Amino acid sequence: MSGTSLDGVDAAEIVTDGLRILEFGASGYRPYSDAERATLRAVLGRWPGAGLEAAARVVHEAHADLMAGFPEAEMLGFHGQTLAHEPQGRGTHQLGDGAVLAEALGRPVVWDFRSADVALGGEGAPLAPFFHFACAKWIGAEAPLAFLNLGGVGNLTWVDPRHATPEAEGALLAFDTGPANAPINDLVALRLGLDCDRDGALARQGRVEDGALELFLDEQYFRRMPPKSLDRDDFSLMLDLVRELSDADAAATMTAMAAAAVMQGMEHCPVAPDRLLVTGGGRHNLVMMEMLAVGLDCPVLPVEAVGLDGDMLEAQAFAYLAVRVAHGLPTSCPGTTGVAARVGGGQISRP
Ligand SMILES: Nc1ncnc2c1ncn2[C@@H]1O[C@H](COP(=O)(O)OP(=O)(O)OP(=O)(O)O)[C@@H](O)[C@H]1O
Ligand SMILES: CC(=O)N[C@H]1[C@@H]2OC[C@@H](O2)[C@@H](O)[C@@H]1O[C@H](C)C(=O)O
Repeated sequence: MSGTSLDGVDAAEIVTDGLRILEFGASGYRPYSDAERATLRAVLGRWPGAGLEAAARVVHEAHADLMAGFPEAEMLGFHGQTLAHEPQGRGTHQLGDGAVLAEALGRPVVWDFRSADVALGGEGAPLAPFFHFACAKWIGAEAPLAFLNLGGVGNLTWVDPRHATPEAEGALLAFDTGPANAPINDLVALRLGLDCDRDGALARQGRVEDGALELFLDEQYFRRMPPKSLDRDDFSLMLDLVRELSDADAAATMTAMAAAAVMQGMEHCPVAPDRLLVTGGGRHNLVMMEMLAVGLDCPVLPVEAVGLDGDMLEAQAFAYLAVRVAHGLPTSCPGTTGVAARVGGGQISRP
């Protein structure tokens, strides 16, 4: 899995029959070098278009490097690097060719997870919800709960684990909440040359500018009913909204924006969840976590509280989805992507 933050590639092993999680295995991480990241950043949004070969090579090499350390994995799920995501426009495109990786590693690779869903009228994202359903079963949840991924973009999955399958009507509702870490990363990179606002230390020193926050929440996206999804840079207006603010106030305000988007999203839950389990890098941002805890009525906990690994959950999700694809099981449904009927996305390339 190579997410929207462009930090690197995560890999995680899972033992599954495509239904239940039987066992979690080893995991690993391969950061992109600065040069690799610059190559990828330069092609973000460039689809369709020529000149993607060098960037594709970066993706293939980084994944092949990392996966060579997992010789026992029988099959690989390969998400690729999202270059553009416009389900109602030019479609969704993840850079990287599973056939190249299958050849390099001598193992079957499941990839291109999103395009079938988009072709059938769905959002093509988020796709982790079917895995969140399996996680809810794995932790023995008996009442509705919610998972929140705070990556570059945020996404929320409401799960009713009393259903037998994720595709059952009423088992899942999922959507992207709004921007999460990506605009904060962009802000601190632009102004301070930093990767991220580590632990929310900068936001902690600042004051939230309510006017900017209100303008942000006025965005049309927040009036759309879910399922709905976003591209990394759909909210580039955020940098404009905080342009006049000090570094600390801008960070605090952007952090509040990400948290407010989640709180808005939580109002769509069909039944109040008994807890919000948070995964993704943003759970390390203590200010964002505190804002959520103060603003929501249910406990807000990192997924570690239930024995899951918040740094690897998305990589595990695409490993799990790969096995579902291999077994001909669906990977999305009306409640997760808004597609008219359940869809089994993904294609399999064999060496
Ligand atoms: N200690 C920390 N303090 C604050 N933020 C952090 C910390 N650690 C990670 N992050 C944030 O989390 C981001 C990485 O999160 P993650 O790996 O979940 O995103 P991603 O998978 O790339 O994105 P997406 O889920 O949108 O595809 C970093 O870019 C950074 O903004
Ligand atoms: C198009 C795309 O790559 N979307 C990502 C992105 O990052 C978070 C959010 O936006 C989510 O919708 C999705 O990733 C996760 C892994 C998903 O599909 O569940």
